[in-house]
Amino acid sequence: MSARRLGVMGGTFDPVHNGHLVAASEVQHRFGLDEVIFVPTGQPWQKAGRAVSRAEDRYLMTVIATASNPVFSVSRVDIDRGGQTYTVDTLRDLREEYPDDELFFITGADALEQILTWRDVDELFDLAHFIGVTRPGYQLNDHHLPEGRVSLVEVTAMAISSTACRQRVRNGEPVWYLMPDGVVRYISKRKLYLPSE
Ligand SMILES: Nc1ncnc2c1ncn2[C@@H]1O[C@H](COP(=O)(O)OP(=O)(O)OP(=O)(O)O)[C@@H](O)[C@H]1O
Ligand SMILES: O=C(O)c1ccc[n+]([C@@H]2O[C@H](COP(=O)([O-])O)[C@@H](O)[C@H]2O)c1
Repeated sequence: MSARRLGVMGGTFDPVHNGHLVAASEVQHRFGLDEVIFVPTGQPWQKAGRAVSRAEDRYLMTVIATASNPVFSVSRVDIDRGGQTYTVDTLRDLREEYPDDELFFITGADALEQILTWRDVDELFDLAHFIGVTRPGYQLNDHHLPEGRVSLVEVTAMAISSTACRQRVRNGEPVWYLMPDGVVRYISKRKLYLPSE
């Protein structure tokens, strides 16, 4: 079998929303990717200042959100490794699982801006090609990054963040149409993001 082109969409996904899904779908089409693997983090070390929802809830919401798309899948590598998540470990594990395939790591403009602060950043660019996507409110550029290792892509602007979604649920405001219906129902069923009593 010839090498497949695998997209890797890493995120905290607390919760997953349509901004993530549109970015992944458009990159999949643009780069002719065979599959996009969503990888919910274990503990995201750069979000240490706030409580992140249980990994199993974030994982299940990601499964629900991606289930209807035949080229989307979800990996547990970061959750099952446990502890803090570093993308270098994610990519090393996926390299081992898919030794013959080409990896494309997808990040929004905000994450790409911070990438030089990530662990073992030099190794990162050998493990995967990086694809930075536009995100409302952030500048997308690769001036600080190694030449030829990063592609920049404009995607449909979705002014949605997980922070805003959590805030809306806390305030009793609707989140319908900001994320797939099944994720809205899961949040309600599990009573996520409500003010603590
Ligand atoms: N609306 C969006 N458009 C494009 N990319 C996005 C969008 N939202 C998130 N991303 C990208 O998806 C990846 C995972 O994002 P993450 O799970 O942290 O969501 P978030 O909305 O940024 O969360 P939070 O508000 O909690 O920081 C990151 O690379 C991020 O840049
Ligand atoms: O490897 C790192 O040091 C690192 C630091 C911050 C973020 N990341 C990864 O970037 C992706 C988006 O992270 P976040 O925190 O914006 O949800 C996710 O896959 C994280 O594991 C990775």
